[in-house]
Amino acid sequence: MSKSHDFYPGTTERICLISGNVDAIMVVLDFIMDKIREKPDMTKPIIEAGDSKLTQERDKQVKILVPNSTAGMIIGKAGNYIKLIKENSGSYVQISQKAKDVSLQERCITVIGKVVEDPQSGTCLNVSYADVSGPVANYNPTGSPFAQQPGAAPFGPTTATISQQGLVLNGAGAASLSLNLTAPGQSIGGFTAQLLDHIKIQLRSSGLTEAHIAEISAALTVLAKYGILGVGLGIQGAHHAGAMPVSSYLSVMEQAGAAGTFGAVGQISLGECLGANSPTPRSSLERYESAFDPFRHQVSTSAATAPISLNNNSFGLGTNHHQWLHLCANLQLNKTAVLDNVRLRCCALKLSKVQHIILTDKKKKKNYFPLNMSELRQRKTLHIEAQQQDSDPIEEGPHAVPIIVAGPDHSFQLDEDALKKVLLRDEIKDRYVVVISVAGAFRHGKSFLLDFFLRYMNSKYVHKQNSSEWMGSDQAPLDGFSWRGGSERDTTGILMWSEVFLTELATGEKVAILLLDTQGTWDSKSTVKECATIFALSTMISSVQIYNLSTNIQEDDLQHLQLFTEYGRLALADSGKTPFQRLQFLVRDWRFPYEANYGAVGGSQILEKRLEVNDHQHSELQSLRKHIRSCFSEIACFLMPHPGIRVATSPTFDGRLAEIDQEFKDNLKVLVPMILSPENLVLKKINGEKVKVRDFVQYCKSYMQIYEGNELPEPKSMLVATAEANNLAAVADAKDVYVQLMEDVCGGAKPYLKTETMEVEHKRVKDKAIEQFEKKKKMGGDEFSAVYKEQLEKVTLDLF
Ligand SMILES: Nc1nc2c(ncn2[C@@H]2O[C@H](COP(=O)(O)OP(=O)(O)OP(=O)(O)O)[C@@H](O)[C@H]2O)c(=O)[nH]1
Repeated sequence: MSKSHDFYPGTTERICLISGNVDAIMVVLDFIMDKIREKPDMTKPIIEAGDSKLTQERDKQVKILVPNSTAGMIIGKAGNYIKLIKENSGSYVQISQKAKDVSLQERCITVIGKVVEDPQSGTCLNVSYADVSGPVANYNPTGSPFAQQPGAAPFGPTTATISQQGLVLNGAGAASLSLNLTAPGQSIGGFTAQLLDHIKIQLRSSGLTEAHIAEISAALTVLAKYGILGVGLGIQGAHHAGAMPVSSYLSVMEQAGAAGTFGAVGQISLGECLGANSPTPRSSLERYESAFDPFRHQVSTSAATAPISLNNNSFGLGTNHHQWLHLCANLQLNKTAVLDNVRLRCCALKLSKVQHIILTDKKKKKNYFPLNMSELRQRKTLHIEAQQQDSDPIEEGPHAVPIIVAGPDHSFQLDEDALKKVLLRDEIKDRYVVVISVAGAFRHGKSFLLDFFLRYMNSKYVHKQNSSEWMGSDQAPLDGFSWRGGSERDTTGILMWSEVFLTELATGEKVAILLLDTQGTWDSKSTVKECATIFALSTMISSVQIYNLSTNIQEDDLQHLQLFTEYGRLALADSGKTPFQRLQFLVRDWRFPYEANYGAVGGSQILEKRLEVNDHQHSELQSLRKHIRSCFSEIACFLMPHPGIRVATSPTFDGRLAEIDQEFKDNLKVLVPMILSPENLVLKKINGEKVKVRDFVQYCKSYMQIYEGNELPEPKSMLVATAEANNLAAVADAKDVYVQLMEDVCGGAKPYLKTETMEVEHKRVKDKAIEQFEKKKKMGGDEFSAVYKEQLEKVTLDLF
C-alpha cells in the first residue's frame, strides 16, 4: 500500500498492489470495494459520459494500473477494442492520458470488463509515486493533464497551510480557518459547522482514519466554540468577525523556493508571534510570559525569535508545528477547559508532545506554559530531530493513554492502536492480566485516588520497595492521571496508564497490572447511554471494579449494576462460572463512623445491610441483590473519611500530603495495599479462565463493537461478544501451539524437509493445535465454537 500521502499522480488515491492468484486477488478486490462503499469519497469530480455530466460513483469503479503496453492493447487499433468493450458491456471505460515528460510506466484505467493478459503486466509493481510530479492524467478523467501544474501552489487538494490569511485549506481562494485570538466565547456558527464537513473530506482524502478525523473535527469544534479558531473565506479581510489575520500574532515568512507537497512552506517565529503586527503590539514574549509564567526564571528575547519551519504535508494537527499554534492560542486565552479538551484530543491523536506539555503545566499549575522560550525551542528542536528519524511521536514518560475515546456525537471509539502499543509488547502480552478500574459519579476524586495507586505501584513494583513510605513526601504535588478541583467533569472516555506494572505472584504466575481511569458518570454533559457505556465497559473489562461513591451506598447505585447482573446470569448459565471478579465499593466522605467505622470492617457492615435480602422488600429489589452477589466472586466495601477542607474546596490544592487530613492518609495506607499488594491482586478471568494481556485486547475490541451503536446492547449481545472474544482467544492459543511445534519441525536451524514430509508434519501439528482448541473451555456452545475451529484450520493452512 502506498503511504498515506503518496498518491497516484494527479489523484488523491493511494495505490494498493495485490499479488496472488486470480481468486485471491478477487477476494481482496471485493474487500477493498466493500471498504470504498462503506466510506465513499465525497470529493467526487464530475465526469463526462457522452453528452451528460455524471458524478463519479467511486464504489462502482475499479481502477487498475497497467503498463503502457497493456493500455495500448485495451485501446486497440484506432480505439476499436475499447469501443467494443464499451458497446458489449454497456460500461464506461476510461484510460488516463499518457504521461508526458516523465518516465511513468503505467496508466490508470477505470474498467469494467475483461482485459487481455499482457506478458509485461508483471512490470507494474509501483506502490509509490512520491517522486513523480510531471503531467499525467487521471484526476479529471476527461483529461486534465497535470498531477501538479507548473507554477501552481505546491499543495494539492488534501493540504492545509498557513498563509497571511490564516490556515488555508484546499488551496488559495477556498475556505480558510484562522486563529482568532480576540473573541473568546463566541459560539460555533453554522458556517463553521459546514466548513468542518469540508475539512473532514479533506482529511479523509489525505488518508487519515475516521477515528482521527473525528478527533480533529472535535478539536476544531472546541477551538471554534471558544472563538479561538475563526472562519474566513480565504480572502483578505474576510475573517470571522473580530479575528485578526494570523500574521498579526504569528510571524509567517514565505520560504523562497518552497516546493513539493511535502516541502517546507514557510517559517513561524514564535518570538514574533506575540503581536508584532497586532493593534497592540507587545515586545517579545510579554503576552505569554507575564500572563502564564509568573515563575519563569529567565526571559530570553533572542532565543525566542528562532523560527520553526512549517510543513504543509497534512492538516496542521498532524504536524507538531500546528500543535504549537493551538497550544499558543489556548494558553493565550487561559482557557482551562479548552486546554483539557485539546489535551484529550491530542492524547487521542497520540500527539504526545502537546499532551506532555499540557499535562506537565497543568500539574505544576504555576508553570502554565513552558518555562521560557529557550526551553520551548529546545523541546521543539528535539521533536523535529526525532521526527526526522522516525515518524512516531516521541515517547514521553508514563502518562494516561485514552483507549476509549469520546467522539463529538456522544459515541465512543476504541483506540486500538493506542491499546496495542501499550499492551502488545513482548514482555507484557503473554502475562496474565490484572485490570483495576475506578468508576462512578463524576467529581468524586477517582483520578486523585488513582494517583495514590500510582505512587504505590511505583514504589512496590518499579522500585521494588517494601516500605510503608510509598505515599511520598509531604510537600510533593500529586501527579499522574489528570485530576483537578471545580465542578466540571475532567476525565472523558477511559484512560489507561501507559506504564504496565509487572510482577510475579506467589504461585509463580507472571502478571501485568493495568490501571484504568474512567469518565465520571451522571454529569450534565453526558447522555444516559454514555454513562452506562463507560460504566459497563469498565465493569466488563476489569478484574477489580472500584465503584467510587459519595457518602453512602444508595439504592440507585445498586440499580446501575442491573445490566451486569443480567449479563452475569446469562454467562453463569452458559459456563457455570462467576462472570466477574471483585466489586469494591468505595464510599468517600463517610460521615457516620459512629455507626460503622472507617475502613474495610465498617464497609462490610454497611454492605451487608445494603445487600440484605428480606421478605419486606419488593421482589425486584430482592432479585437484584441476589444477582449482584452471584455475579461477582468477591464484593467488598471500604469507608473513607473526608480528606479535609483543603482537598475538597481549595482551588490551589495540588495534592500534597501535608494538606490532607491524617485520618484520610491513614485509611489510604490500608486501602491501597488492600487492592494492589501482590497477595491481593485479582486476575481477570472470563469463563473461569485467566485472561492474558493479548486476549484482553481482543475482549476490548469485541465489547467495543457492541457498544458502538445508538442503543445500549442487550445482555445477550454482551454474552455473544464475550463468547466471541473467548473463542478468538482459544484460536490464538491454539495457533501458538501450531507455530511452536512447526518451529520444532522445520525452524531456522532444522535440516531441509521434503514437501511430502512437511505436509505430513503440518497435518500432525495442526491436529495438535485443534486438540488444544477443543480442550479449552469455551463460551457459546459447540455450534458457536465450530466457526472458530474452522477459522483455526484456515489460520494453520495459511501459516503452512
Ligand atoms: N470531598 C472529597 N473531595 C475529594 C476527595 N478526593 C479528591 N477530592 C477532590 O475532588 C476533586 C475532583 O477530583 P478528581 O480526582 O479530578 O475527581 P474525578 O472523580 O476523577 O472527576 P471526573 O474526572 O470529573 O469524573 C478534586 O478537587 C479533589 O481534590 C475525597 O475523598 N473527598
